[in-house]
Amino acid sequence: MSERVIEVVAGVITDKRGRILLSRRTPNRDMPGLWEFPGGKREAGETPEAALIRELDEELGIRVTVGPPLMAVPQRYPTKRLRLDVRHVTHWDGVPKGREGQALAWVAPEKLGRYSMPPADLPVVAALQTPDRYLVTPPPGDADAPWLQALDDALRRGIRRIQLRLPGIADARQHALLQQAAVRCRRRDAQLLFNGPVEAALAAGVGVHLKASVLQTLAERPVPEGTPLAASCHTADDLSHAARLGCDFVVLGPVAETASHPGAPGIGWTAFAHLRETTALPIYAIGGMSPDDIPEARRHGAQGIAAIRSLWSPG
Ligand SMILES: Nc1nc2c([nH]c(=O)n2[C@@H]2O[C@H](COP(=O)(O)OP(=O)(O)OP(=O)(O)O)[C@@H](O)[C@H]2O)c(=O)[nH]1
Ligand SMILES: [Mg+2]
Repeated sequence: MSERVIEVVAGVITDKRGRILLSRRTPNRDMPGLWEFPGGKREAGETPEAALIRELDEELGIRVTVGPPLMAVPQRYPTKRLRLDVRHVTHWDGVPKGREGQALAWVAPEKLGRYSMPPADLPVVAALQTPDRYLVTPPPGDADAPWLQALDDALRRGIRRIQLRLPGIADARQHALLQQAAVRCRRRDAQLLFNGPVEAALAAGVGVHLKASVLQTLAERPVPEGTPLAASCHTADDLSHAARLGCDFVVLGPVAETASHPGAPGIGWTAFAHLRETTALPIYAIGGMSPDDIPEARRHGAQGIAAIRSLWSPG
């Protein structure tokens, strides 16, 4: 675990039409033929910003203004460890050219999946395409109406990815809430994943969220391609199992202590990042998280945060 980490900085260079510049790795380097975000290794004593300015001048012949951080992905490859620090770039002088003989492509964000990219880039693509928060529902109290109202409020606030989790609720009531939540999410173009029986999720036309204990019992993807699939993970073994099943994303934690599991300490960001580097899956950090934690989550390779309380009834 302790060999040197190679610090790499790369740019999500976005033009006025919202297209992103990808560069194709040439045959004489590692991972030849894969498409990547232009950039390269930081030199000793260089800041990430200075390294990105230098690399984009060398590789593309443009002089950029480095924008805000998108995320940093710790990643372990068979022969090395790296941390891919990705910055937004929307301002530059000059016209990008493949100065090292590499092919370039301007790609609409929703089409990035058509390009084969290194494992470290997959969480970055997910962060560009999908929400930075994943709401996990609390179970309703005695009546459904206030719960449905709170769900509508969350959707109105912009929540677009939701795990329907209803522990301790009888099957018939769960089923009714699933139908009603599905209608509401569809209306707002939000993705809903049911933490419950797969058949019920498929019948309602929503995705499936697997508990870690269920994840470990499955030998193959329990839903067709195209049906969203996610899982709760706690260990590197959970993460590799989720990747084998073809999960679209996972939740990993608890990062900090949470009100739903008082007394259970979180694993902390350092352990989170160590687990992160073993997989290319998009990951939401869970456990005591609120939207204020998103920048820190992103610095440790998470795509964002998953939470019950802070996303259900903020403030
Ligand atoms: N530039 C860049 N490198 C990436 C990305 N994803 C990713 O895994 N890497 C890895 O990060 C490492 C450094 O990238 P690089 O080959 O561009 O380094 P460099 O420009 O300094 O070139 P050089 O070392 O050949 O002189 C490589 O192992 C590369 O495979 C990405 O999106 N952009
Ligand atoms: Mg490079």
